[in-house]
Amino acid sequence: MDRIVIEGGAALKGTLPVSGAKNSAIKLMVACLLTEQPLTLRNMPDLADTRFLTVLLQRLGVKVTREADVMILDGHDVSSAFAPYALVRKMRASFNVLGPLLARMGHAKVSLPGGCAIGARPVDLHLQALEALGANLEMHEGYVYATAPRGLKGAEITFPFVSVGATEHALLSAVLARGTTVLRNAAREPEIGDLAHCLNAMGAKISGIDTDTLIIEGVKRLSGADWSVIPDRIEAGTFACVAAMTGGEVVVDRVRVDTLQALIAKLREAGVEVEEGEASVTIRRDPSTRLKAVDVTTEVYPGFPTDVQAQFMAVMTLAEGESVIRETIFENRFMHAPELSRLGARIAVHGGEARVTGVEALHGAPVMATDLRASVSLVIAGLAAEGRTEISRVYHLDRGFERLEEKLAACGARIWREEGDGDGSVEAAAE
Ligand SMILES: CC(=O)N[C@H]1[C@@H](OP(=O)(O)OP(=O)(O)OC[C@H]2O[C@@H](n3ccc(=O)[nH]c3=O)[C@H](O)[C@@H]2O)O[C@H](CO)[C@@H](O)[C@@H]1O
Ligand SMILES: C=C(OP(=O)(O)O)C(=O)O
Repeated sequence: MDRIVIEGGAALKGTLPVSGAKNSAIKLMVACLLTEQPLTLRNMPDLADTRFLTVLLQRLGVKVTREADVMILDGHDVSSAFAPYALVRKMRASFNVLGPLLARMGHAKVSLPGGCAIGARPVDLHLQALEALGANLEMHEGYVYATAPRGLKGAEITFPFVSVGATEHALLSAVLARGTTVLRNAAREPEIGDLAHCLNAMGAKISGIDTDTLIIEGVKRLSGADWSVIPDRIEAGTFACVAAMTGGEVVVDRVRVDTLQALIAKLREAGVEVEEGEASVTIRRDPSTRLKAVDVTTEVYPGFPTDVQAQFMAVMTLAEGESVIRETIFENRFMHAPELSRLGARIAVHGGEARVTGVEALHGAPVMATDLRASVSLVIAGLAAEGRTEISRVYHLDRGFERLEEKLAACGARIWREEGDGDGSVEAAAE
């Protein structure tokens, strides 16, 4: 298994280019099941997750070609409605094939999903939404068996709380339903807006985009489209945290600045200089000064993202004072805390609250990645730690960060990958 090795202590200088958003790309890929025409996706990140989903979609009969950052998905010959455990357990978004397969084929058998182990992560809201749209659902041995012999029909759905995945799944399912669907208390994450705009480019009729009420007038069929994935706000936020932590001057480039506001406000509060450009943010910090501790509470968009909580915690380990970090989205998303402590961080976790008492220095150590964003928080801490940090289980990192070591090394970070034994191919890991 590969590991990442870091010799910490270098202040960064240069430009960090941001790739297309993982959490948008993998939902957009699923949209290809809704049309017999090719869907062209540009600015596609090349990640373990996009590769896993490619394997699953190919298994369903989609032809997928990729050249550089352009992916073409041709769902003309989709013939299977079976999404097996081996492929769905690897990533959460693959569960979203259920609704589109039902809409297209009238039936589907899809394994319950996996994804980062950051909480129980049930799919009850997804299933309730599908039932409201007229699906018959049964569960056996870890699989959802779904039928909708007469197709799906529009419905009024009010989510009891905000769920990104359930909103997207309902959206993907409702576009081809008969009649109008209204989704209330819908999530407003930018990736949902990206999906909705792409579906509209394919001929869907969705209004209320970027609000908490989505109105979907079902259409009979969708066509192909040519769509460019929005920039990854989580990768951008991660890079901003890297620069805040190491000091120096870094331009985080090819971003949507409006999607980064909650993090930018917190970085400024901590004493980081953030200059907003049209499609970039410049992060500056004199490495000889200390950051100030600030408190953070994760919230649904436009609040502070849970997917940047681990990275921000890493930054706070060296800040002056005590920072209280509250995680409100997932019940078990502090697994990075004990690993950060191996580097000398002082963190006390009680339930959904972590108290970080800033220390003057971190010291390199062997650590283990436990989930995607936790793994990059260890990279951030390692870049600022004195000495050598070795991070194992970096397959978590590869789910969501494209060429991370390469991008950081180009700005002066001393970071590299050491390849381990074994066949790490996507196909092998999926078996
Ligand atoms: C692939 C993808 O886009 N993943 C993102 C997505 O995850 P995901 O779509 O899984 O996150 P949700 O917004 O659905 O989850 C929010 C909360 O609702 C709970 N819940 C969710 C669905 C359900 O049917 N029942 C239920 O109880 C979850 O356990 C969690 O506690 O949004 C999260 C919140 O921004 C991000 O951290 C993930 O990176
Ligand atoms: C938690 C994440 O992904 P997933 O929902 O696929 O586990 C993430 O992207 O941080």
